[in-house]
Amino acid sequence: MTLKDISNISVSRRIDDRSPPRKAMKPAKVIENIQRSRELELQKVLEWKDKNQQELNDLNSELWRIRTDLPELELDLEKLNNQLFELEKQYKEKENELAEADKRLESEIAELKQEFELYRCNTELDFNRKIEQLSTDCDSKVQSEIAQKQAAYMDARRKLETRKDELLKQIHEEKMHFQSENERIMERRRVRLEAVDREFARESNNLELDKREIAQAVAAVDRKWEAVEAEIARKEEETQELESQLESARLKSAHFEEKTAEIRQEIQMLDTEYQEKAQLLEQKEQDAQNFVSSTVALKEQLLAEELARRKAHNTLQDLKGNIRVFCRVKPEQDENCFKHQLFASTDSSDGKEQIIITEPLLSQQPPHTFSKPAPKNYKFGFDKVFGMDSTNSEIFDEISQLVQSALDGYNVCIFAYGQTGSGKTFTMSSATDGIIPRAVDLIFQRSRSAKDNGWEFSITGQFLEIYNENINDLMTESYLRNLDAVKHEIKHDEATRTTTITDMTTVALENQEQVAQILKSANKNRATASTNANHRSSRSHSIFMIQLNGYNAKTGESINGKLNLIDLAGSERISQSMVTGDRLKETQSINRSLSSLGDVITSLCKKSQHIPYRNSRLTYLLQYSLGGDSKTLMFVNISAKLQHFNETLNSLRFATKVNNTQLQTK
Ligand SMILES: Nc1ncnc2c1ncn2[C@@H]1O[C@H](COP(=O)(O)OP(=O)(O)OP(=O)(O)O)[C@@H](O)[C@H]1O
Repeated sequence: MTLKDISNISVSRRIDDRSPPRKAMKPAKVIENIQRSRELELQKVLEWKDKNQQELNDLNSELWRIRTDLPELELDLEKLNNQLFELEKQYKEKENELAEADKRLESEIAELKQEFELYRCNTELDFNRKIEQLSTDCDSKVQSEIAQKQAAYMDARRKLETRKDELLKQIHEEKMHFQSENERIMERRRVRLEAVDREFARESNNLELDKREIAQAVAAVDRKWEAVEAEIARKEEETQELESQLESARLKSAHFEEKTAEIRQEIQMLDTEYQEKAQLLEQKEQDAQNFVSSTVALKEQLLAEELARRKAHNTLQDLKGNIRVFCRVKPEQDENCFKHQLFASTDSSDGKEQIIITEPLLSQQPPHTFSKPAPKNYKFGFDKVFGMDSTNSEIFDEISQLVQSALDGYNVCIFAYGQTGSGKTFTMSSATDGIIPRAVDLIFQRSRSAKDNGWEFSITGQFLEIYNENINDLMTESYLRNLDAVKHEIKHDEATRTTTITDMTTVALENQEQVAQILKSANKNRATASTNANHRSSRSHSIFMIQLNGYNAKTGESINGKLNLIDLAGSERISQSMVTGDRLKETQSINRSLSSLGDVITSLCKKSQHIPYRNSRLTYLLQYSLGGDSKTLMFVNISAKLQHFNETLNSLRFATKVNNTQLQTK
């Protein structure tokens, strides 16, 4: 995570600060994220540093190992040098020995040659001397013998001759002997020479072998030396390499140290920055905590205020009256209308708005009267009077407070009363802006925003009609089949003051489209069920019942409110003599239920002991929504058409009775 990311988080945090605290990222989470990213970054840097340190350690240990091995290698080298020196010494000694042996051999050969020469000379000299001696002896003897003993000479000569022969023979023998001796000597010499040669050859051979061995040893030593030299060169190279590695490692180490220093500096800076950020975050956290606690306090205050608001709202509703009546005049296209005037409440002491309708002269004029009668005005006061130009939106603005009361846990009834065609359904069920769709929409909105205060609402709806005192389910698909046939029972639970209707379809209301669809299909069903003489929607009461069950998990509070939106049957009085059969029964049923509604409301206003809820299905059904702390609003829808004057007057009278206020002026 970069500082930019952190600042982005801070920015998003600042932006989030404006959002509701429940949706904003918690500051502790932000701090935790930043711390985690910081720790990851720091972890990465430390890992990188450790890795570099590991490499440096490896290189140092390699260098240390080389440095440790170097003396051993130097010792090896010295040993090899000593060996070489020893071998060289031996070689020189052997060479000297060989030279001496050569010399000795040469001197021996020379001596032998000399001896032989001497021996030969001596032998020759001896021989020559002997020969000479013998010759001399012979000559003298011969001479003397010749001279003296001529006779004997002959003899002697013979003798000499013999002697000579003998001598010659002897010489010959001697010579032979000498020759054999010479030969023997020569043989001996040869043998000796051969022996010497052999010895020489052997010695030479030995020497040669020695020399070869020495040469081989020298070669081996040379090789070893070369190997040693190569090893030394390799080691030197290695040393150089290692030195260069050491140098680069040193450089690397220096670089790493520089880098480490830089990183340390950076870490320090980051640390400082982190400290600053942490402080800032602490501050922010503190702020956030303050914010959270102030939010909690605000929420508590809000809840208290919500309670106060509910009370105040209810008090206001109570002050306005738990039973209120609004009057609405339907706009008419044609101008055939009786006069009616609306007055705001400024001049009225009871705070009511007024409507004055003026009776058309035609209907006032009694027979046989010749003077022009004064127009007869009927003045009625209601909580609100809406003229022809009023819109559904304006109407809803006034009643939205009652929807809030239902959300606050009160039972609320909103009735639309009036003659057929006076605008009850228009006011109550118009597709987009009628009270029912608008109320449902407002309930959805308020229930959604109430979630902020811990409220969860379940919103369910039932839609039914009461026709001839029979209840029909307007939400069921088998409406037409079950029409007026299935008996739906109304059951009250006194303990919980709740009402249930048997076999009634209950739908979870989810959106406005769904409600529009419900209204549409109910209208379609009722239109199909109508006959020419019997417009079912006009002749029956329709009740849209919205059940609001809220639970606040924070406070444990629960709320059960009910909003009943009732479109009453047309209130026109048809002379009973004019109708018979079903129409009569229908009319009687409507009149009974409408008058019992009036009676119930009047009794409630009078705070009577007995409230006649049981007099009609309608009032019995709405028992817990009429009276007590429940709120009731009745719209009296009127038409200003001339022909509707009497019905309008009746409606206004009925409504006034309900409102417990009747003003009549001339
Ligand atoms: N305030 C109004 N503005 C415009 N049109 C209206 C208004 N009130 C009623 N209407 C029209 O008058 C006609 C009759 O109205 P509506 O059906 O609401 O009367 P109703 O009282 O419900 O009659 P019923 O008792 O027969 O149901 C309708 O066409 C309706 O659109």
